Amino acid sequence: MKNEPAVRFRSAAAAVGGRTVWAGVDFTVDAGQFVAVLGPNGAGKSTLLKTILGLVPVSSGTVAVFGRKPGQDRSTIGYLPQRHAFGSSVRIRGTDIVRLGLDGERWGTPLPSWLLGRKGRAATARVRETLRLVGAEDYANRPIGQCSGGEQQRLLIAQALVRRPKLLVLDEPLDSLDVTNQRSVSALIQGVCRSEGVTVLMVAHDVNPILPYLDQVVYLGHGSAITGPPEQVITPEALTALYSTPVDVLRDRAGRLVVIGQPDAPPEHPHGPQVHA
Ligand SMILES: Nc1ncnc2c1ncn2[C@@H]1O[C@H](COP(=O)(O)OP(=O)(O)OP(=O)(O)O)[C@@H](O)[C@H]1O
Repeated sequence: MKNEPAVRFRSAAAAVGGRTVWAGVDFTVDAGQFVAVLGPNGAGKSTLLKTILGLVPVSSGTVAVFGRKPGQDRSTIGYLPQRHAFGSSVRIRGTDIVRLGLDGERWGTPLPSWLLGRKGRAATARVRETLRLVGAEDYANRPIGQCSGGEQQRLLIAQALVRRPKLLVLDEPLDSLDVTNQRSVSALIQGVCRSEGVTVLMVAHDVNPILPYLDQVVYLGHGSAITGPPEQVITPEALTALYSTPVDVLRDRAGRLVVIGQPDAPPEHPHGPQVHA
C-alpha cells in the first residue's frame, strides 16, 4: 500500500526462552529511511530484527512490515544474518555467493522461471548488475575465502540485494571490519538506501561509522527502547532515563560519540521506565 511505513512497532514485546527481552517498544520507520538498532550485548537487537522477519513472534503489541504481519511477505525483505568470516580454504566464488541469493526459498522476490531461461541469462545479468552496485566486480570471480573481510561483506550485501528487496535487514554488517572497511561498507549501504530507495534497518555495535547517514536510531536497553533521530536519542539525558543509571555521552574532536556508563543487559531485564523519545 502507498505511504505505508516500512516498519511499525506498537507497544511491542518479545520473549525468548520464556523470558521477556524487551517490552513497550514503539517506533515507525518510513520507507527509504536508514535506521540503526543499538544497545549493549544481550539487549535484544537481533531479536528485534527477527520479529521484523517473522522468525520471533511478538508476545504483546504489534509489528507490521509494509502494513502486513511479519513473515507474510518475504519478497520485500533482504536479510543479512550475523556471521563469521569465511576461512581462506572456502573455494566458492563471490559471484556464486551472490547467485545463491536468487535460488531457493530466500528472502526477496524470486525471479520468474521464464526470465531465468535455460542458460540463466537474466540471473547472470542480475548478479552482474548487483555486483556493480556494491562495487565488487573486480574480485567477484575469486574464491570468497581469498577476499578481505570488507570484500566478503560487500558480496554478502550483494546476495541480500540481488532480489531487489524494499527492506534490507542487516545484523552487524560492520562487525570484524577494520575502520577503513567500516567506513566504505557504511557508505555503500547508505548509497543503496538513497539511490535505490531501499529502507535499511541495521544492528551496529559502534554507531560512529554510520552516524552521518542515520535518519533514526532504536536504542535498546533495560528491557525497553528509545527511538528517534540520533541527536535526540544518544544523549546523557535520554540514555540515563533508559537505563535508570547515570550515562555520559562524550563527543571527541572528530565528532565521534562515546557512550560511558551504559550497563550490559542484566540477566533479568526489569521493565524499567518505558521511555520513548
Ligand atoms: N534461543 C534462545 N534461547 C534463550 N535465550 C536466548 C535465545 N536467543 C537469544 N537469547 C537471549 O535473548 C537475549 C537477547 O538476545 P539477542 O541476541 O537478541 O541480543 P543482542 O542485543 O543482539 O546481543 P549481541 O549484541 O550480543 O549480539 C539475550 O539475553 C540472549 O541470551
